[in-house]
Amino acid sequence: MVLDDLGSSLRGTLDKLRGKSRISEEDVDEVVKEIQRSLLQADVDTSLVMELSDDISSRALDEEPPGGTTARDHVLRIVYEELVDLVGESTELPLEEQTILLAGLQGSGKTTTAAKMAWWFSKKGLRPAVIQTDTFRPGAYDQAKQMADSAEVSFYGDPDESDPVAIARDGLEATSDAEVHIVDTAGRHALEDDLIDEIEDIEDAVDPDRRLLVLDAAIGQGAKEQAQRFDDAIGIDGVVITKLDGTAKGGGALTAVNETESTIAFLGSGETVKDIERFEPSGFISRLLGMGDLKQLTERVERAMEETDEEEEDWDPEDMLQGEFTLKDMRHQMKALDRMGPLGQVMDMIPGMGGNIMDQLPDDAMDVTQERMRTFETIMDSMTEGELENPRSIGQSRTERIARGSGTSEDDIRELLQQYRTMSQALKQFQGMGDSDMQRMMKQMEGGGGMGDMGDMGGAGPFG
Ligand SMILES: Nc1nc2c(ncn2[C@@H]2O[C@H](COP(=O)(O)OP(=O)(O)OP(=O)(O)O)[C@@H](O)[C@H]2O)c(=O)[nH]1
Repeated sequence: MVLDDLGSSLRGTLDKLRGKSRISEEDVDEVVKEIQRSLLQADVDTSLVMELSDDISSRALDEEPPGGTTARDHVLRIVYEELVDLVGESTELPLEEQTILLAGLQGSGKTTTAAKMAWWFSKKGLRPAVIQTDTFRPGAYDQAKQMADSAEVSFYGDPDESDPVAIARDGLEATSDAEVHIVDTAGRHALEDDLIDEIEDIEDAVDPDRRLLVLDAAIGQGAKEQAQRFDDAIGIDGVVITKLDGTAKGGGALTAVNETESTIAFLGSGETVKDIERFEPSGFISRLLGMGDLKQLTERVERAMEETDEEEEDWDPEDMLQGEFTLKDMRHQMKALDRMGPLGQVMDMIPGMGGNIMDQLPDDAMDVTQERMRTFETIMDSMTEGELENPRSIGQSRTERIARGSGTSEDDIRELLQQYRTMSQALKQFQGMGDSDMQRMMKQMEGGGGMGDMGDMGGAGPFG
């Protein structure tokens, strides 16, 4: 993830300010050096880094901390505000009928992004279509079609037509019942005139409402030139930064956005159609600094719950809250969690869970947990309805049978039952909570995600 170690290194430095009420020039220097190091390592443009660190230094020393604020929170707030300012606003993207044109170099992730965006719009309740005009790269048509299929959205392409402008025109007509048209274009290895000519022609024919530039996060400083050229040719309204899962850099892309006075529309962080999120500056920076991003998390949870509910119509959450918690409920919860995406990413979004807790875990710890969940699901598939509803009925002989049937070990079954008992007990406490306890807990959670409770950033949040 971009600027990955900024959060952890900064937390270390800021922790040294704990307990101080006044802040010295040396303190500020140390914080600013940490920020410079992380930003430069992540490929952020040097002059931008200097400008940012000057701003942070002078604000930290000149501004009077509001009453009751510790030195640490004062500095953290300034760092947060300056970083939010650096990444800028999110590209405006109303949820309405529109045509979006994607541009970018070869391999930057345009085709993948087209399908991801279509999926994203479909989840917002709009009918999207992907139009593939890449006649340059063999295989682009099949790839685009396959991805559009997995996003379950309309698709138009014509492998027998060699003129991208004709495909774009025909595509818009053929998918006229769609509300959002996403036009994917061909890339080239480098910025070449014929690429620019082609994109200008397509732009003319399509007359898009939005023109988005797709940039690979690993691009580094080259991003600036690309952004400039495409902006001159067709006018760029926003940028999609892809492959954030594969690099700790990404600063080049951030800089390009800043310097061309563009904005970021989406972030891509994986190869499936679901690995996309709308860029939100405050959430993005809070996550980076380890403050969690409850908004993103809530969205993902809601979506996962909706999808799982569609699949298991007989499952009623009311039953779970009213009465006995069964293995069926647990299976439902796990499926929902599984759909939210890589656990590591989900954890990053929970205040107190991202940052230092994640830092202490070995890299693959989260994958193992996900693997465990899959094993648990396989085991539960081998259980009878009666066993799922009444796990206490599972004694030694049933354990042996289930292990055989699911190809797992008896220890796996015992571990699952232990997990079930733990969850069941936790839920009992939850059920015993009065409304005011619940409100208090929600307040605490909100505080961890916002600026109001920055003292907890080090991991003492409700989950920490
Ligand atoms: N890990 C990761 N891989 C990605 C992401 N986005 C795209 N990719 C991969 O990057 C490669 C190139 O992506 P494409 O979508 O084909 O790129 P393109 O810009 O359409 O390429 P051209 O059509 O040749 O111009 C593919 O292997 C994708 O699976 C991402 O966010 N994360």
